[in-house]
Amino acid sequence: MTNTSSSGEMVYVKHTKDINGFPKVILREVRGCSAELSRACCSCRPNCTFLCLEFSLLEQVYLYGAQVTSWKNEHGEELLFLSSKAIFKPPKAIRGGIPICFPQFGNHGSLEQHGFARNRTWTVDPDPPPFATISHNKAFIDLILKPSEEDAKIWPHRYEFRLRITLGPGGDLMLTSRIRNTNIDGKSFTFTFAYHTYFSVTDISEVRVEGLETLDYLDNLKNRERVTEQGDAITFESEVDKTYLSTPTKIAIIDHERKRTFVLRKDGLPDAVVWNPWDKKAKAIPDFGDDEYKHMLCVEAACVETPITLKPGEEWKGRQELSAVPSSYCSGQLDPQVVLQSG
Ligand SMILES: O=P(O)(O)OC[C@H]1O[C@@H](O)[C@H](O)[C@@H](O)[C@@H]1O
Repeated sequence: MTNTSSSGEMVYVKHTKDINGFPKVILREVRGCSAELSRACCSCRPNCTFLCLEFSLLEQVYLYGAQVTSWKNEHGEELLFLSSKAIFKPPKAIRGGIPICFPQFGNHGSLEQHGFARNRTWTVDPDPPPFATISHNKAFIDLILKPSEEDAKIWPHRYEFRLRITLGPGGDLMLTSRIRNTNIDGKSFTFTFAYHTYFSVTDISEVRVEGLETLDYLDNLKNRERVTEQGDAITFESEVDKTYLSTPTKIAIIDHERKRTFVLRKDGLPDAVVWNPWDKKAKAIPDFGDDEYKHMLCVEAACVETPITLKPGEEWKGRQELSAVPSSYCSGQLDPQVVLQSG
């Protein structure tokens, strides 16, 4: 892929294909940061109604799961975990990157685990309503998901889910979701939600999360028992699956070995799920390598404990912003508390 068009202009948004022929969109910024989204390949699955429904609309773009699968910094270093066993086509969601959990997080309801948005075909939104965003961002894409007739059978509501994915000039990755109830039968609907971010870490046993200490959480490994976090450091030495409640708007994930700190900023998403399957569960997940748990940590900006209810015409907004800063935590130059407390 080239960074410039034939006229020498910077190309910020490029539609292309990966080595397996799966179409994807690359957002590129001037400093060389990039974010990739995968979309299901339309041409290789002729019998797939899911894809063929709109196959004749040749100029449409079909995005699988609206899923960011790669986020790189200016040195070309990958910041998100993507499993070597990830499957890029329906009905599986892609294992890694940032799956979108909607309209149900986890198995808290009657729908499939984590809802269906992560394994549906999204389209590029040609005419999104205005976003209150910083105008100098050029590397962004707007996607939209609306219910199909099949979806309406399992979740009988009409909605418009608009997602803007932006790569900021400094390399920050921003996702803004706007979900509107478009029911015409006067009915409200209720949903839970998460940005299921898989961070790439060098060695999970050298990772620390800051911002969640002393908070209450639901322990998903113990039937969602409510527990208060003890101690002053959240570190990892076994399987973890916790939904922290009423969390601050900033959380830091410190990769000591890499000397990198991820800062997750969020808005409209009070909860934060922390998940690592560890060795035993890793072996039981088909699209996940046996040892890959060592190199990932999910910290998920979410709204789980108190579901969101929208009346017809109402819209909800949930935003996540990720940045990766060189962490000089070990040398004391940059205390993550300073990162957390700064604007
Ligand atoms: O395998 P899935 O459906 O992608 O889910 C992975 C994990 O996602 C986490 O968000 C959940 O808290 C875990 O309970 C779950 O195991």
